[in-house]
Amino acid sequence: MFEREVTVLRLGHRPGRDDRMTTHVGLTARALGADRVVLSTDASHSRDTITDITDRFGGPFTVETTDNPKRLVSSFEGTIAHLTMYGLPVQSVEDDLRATTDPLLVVVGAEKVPFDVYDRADFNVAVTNQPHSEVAGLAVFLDRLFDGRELEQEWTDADRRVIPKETGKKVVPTSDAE
Ligand SMILES: C[S@@+](CC[C@H](N)C(=O)[O-])C[C@H]1O[C@@H](n2cnc3c(N)ncnc32)[C@H](O)[C@@H]1O
Repeated sequence: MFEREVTVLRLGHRPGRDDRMTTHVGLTARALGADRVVLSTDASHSRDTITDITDRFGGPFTVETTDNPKRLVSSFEGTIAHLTMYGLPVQSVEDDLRATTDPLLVVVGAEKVPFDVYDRADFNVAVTNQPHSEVAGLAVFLDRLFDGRELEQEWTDADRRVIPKETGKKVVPTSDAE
């Protein structure tokens, strides 16, 4: 979306229990400026929902699945930021994170994250050192990374568009939106 490619990896997925969270990780990645989300192969329900939202509300955004997320982490050519409550405060590393334009992989967990990921990550980043949610952590992280510019992004290939209103809801086909 912006000058560097940003991929979000949802590491781990417990079918049933994690369906909504995994879907919301993908929707948050899309809405807040990432280019791509990679989910576990068994998160097909989340993949389908995120793809459907992208088809209706626009992109560019890609949803992929993998049966080997560890390989994606170990072979990734670029910078890796792993979101964890045990990391360094986002406000202390955001300038360093923005210092290069190489591809960025943002890793968020579901259950316990293997220590290899902490080791491989170039940045272990905390959005406060308090336990909360991967969705909240990802949202604040992306907003800091893009410094708010993601709020102004343009969407392509949407078949509908929301017209902002003070009250009520207005959604129009994109051909009528301009
Ligand atoms: C709900 S937590 C569960 C973590 C798991 N219990 C563990 O021990 O690793 C799931 C994910 O949310 C994210 N997360 C939770 N709190 C965070 C924080 N304060 N800062 C950054 N990310 C956070 C992390 O990516 C974490 O892997």
